[in-house]
Amino acid sequence: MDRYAVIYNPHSGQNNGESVGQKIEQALIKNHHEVKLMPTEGPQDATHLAKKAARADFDVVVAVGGDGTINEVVSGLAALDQPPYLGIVPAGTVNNLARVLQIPLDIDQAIENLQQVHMRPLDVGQVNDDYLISTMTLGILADAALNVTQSEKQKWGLFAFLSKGIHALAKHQHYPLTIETPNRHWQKDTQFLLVTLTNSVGGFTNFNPEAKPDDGYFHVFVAPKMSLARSVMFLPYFLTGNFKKIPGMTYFKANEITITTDNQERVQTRIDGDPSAKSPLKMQLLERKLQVITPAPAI
Ligand SMILES: Nc1ncnc2c1ncn2[C@@H]1O[C@H](COP(=O)(O)OP(=O)(O)OP(=O)(O)O)[C@@H](O)[C@H]1O
Repeated sequence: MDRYAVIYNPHSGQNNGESVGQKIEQALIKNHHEVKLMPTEGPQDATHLAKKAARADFDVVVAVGGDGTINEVVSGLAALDQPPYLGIVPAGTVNNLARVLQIPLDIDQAIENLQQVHMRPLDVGQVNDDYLISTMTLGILADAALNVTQSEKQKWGLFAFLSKGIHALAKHQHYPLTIETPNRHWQKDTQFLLVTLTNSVGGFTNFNPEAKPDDGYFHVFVAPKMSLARSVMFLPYFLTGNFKKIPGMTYFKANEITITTDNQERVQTRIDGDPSAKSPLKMQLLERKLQVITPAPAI
């Protein structure tokens, strides 16, 4: 028998976290597992609940929600010496990380997946005092995402981000940055910077096929300054995963990065969908990876 702590966000996705939590509880009890349901009461609560579950020696901590909820659960586990296994039941809007890890988006199948034995290592990044599991954006992509309300996201999904993104591009804002890795140094005036740990951003999969969720690198794109017309012209590259082909785009990978906003200009950043740390951003990959329950690869 395994002991599962199930942390669910009642307000992620279509507000069905509670019914999904109950479904998980029934299925696990039926198979003679011990289950504790832990609903969140607000933002950041999932981090405290995950720490509490680890202290109580649960074998598996399940995050029920989207990348925001998974991020908060991981934030409670990442610093532990012997963290419990991470389970994911996708109940968010976009479910970017679940897609990357090929966790079924169907709830019943995702619950089945929780009860099998295949584990996969998952990189966790640290940005100042925050943790990162999926994507960090800075500049107009972060501004655009900040202007998407939860109800617009529920109604329009990815298209809500696209339309706000085009609005943000039209403002033609740009940000002077200094970017440093142990080996290199860049001075860039950019419209946006994007850091990803996986091959998918906002549900656009195959975005960067080279990036794997356990390869030990941040994959960094620094966009050139572009007119709105050029940005719209290159939108298909973004959507089809050919981001690197956009003329003037800088791409590199590193496991340690410092990003400083020149002139102390206020720049929005978002980490896994939530507003976050301010300049300078000191980023590093944690040495210890988490183990996440995923379907076994097809032979
Ligand atoms: N009880 C709660 N009430 C209100 N907000 C909450 C609560 N619990 C968590 N949150 C916040 O809700 C935010 C969104 O959650 P989450 O990312 O899981 O769903 P989503 O945005 O619908 O999905 P996705 O990230 O897949 O698009 C989280 O960042 C979290 O801080």
